[in-house]
Amino acid sequence: MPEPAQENPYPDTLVLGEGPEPHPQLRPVLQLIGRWHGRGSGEYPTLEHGFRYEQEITFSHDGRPFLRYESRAWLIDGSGAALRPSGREVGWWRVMPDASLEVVLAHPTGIVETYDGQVSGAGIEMATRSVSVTPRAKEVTAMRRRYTLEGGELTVVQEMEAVGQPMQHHLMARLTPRNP
Ligand code: HEM
Repeated sequence: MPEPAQENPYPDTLVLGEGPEPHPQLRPVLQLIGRWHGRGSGEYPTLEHGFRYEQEITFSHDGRPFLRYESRAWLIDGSGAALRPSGREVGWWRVMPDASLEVVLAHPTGIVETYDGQVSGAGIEMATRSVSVTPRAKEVTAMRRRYTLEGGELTVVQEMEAVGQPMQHHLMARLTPRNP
């Protein structure tokens, strides 16, 4: 006899005040929980042109001291019309009692990053401890990210050491909350 179907008793939530109580260790990152949306631009010396993109990020939790993270981005033209899907990543942000962070991210392009980070005031800084790539992935050797929350706006800046280039700017986006 199959077991009766049961709802998962431990759902994730994107909304503060709904679902499980956030774990007290999440206090320094509570304001991130939810859905963010906005625009950014990017460049890298190996690329002939810079590019513009739109990005959606979600942070949710299930009551334990980590966030579930997902980001999707798509390229846009000068008028804001969607051109094609671009960077996508999913992962976990573990928040330690001293407000340090351990982050694991996986990309559909065959890249897995682990980060060491720290929350301080309105900002989160993180740098890779390791980057692993599958045999046919692009060569990425290190990344740095800064997330800054000010005046209700989340700014995301990413620097990258990849394809033989030294660490330098790749991406910058400004996001605002979007209702789930
Ligand atoms: C918002 C997220 C991102 C967007 C919109 C984005 C966009 C782009 C674009 C448009 C290119 C040019 C190639 C192409 O047209 O696809 C590119 C190249 C590249 N990106 Fe990103 N990217 C993002 C995140 C990342 C991340 C997180 C990494 C590393 C983990 C990364 C690593 C690279 C690499 C290695 C290249 C190739 C450079 C080369 O071969 O010349 N990107 N990116």
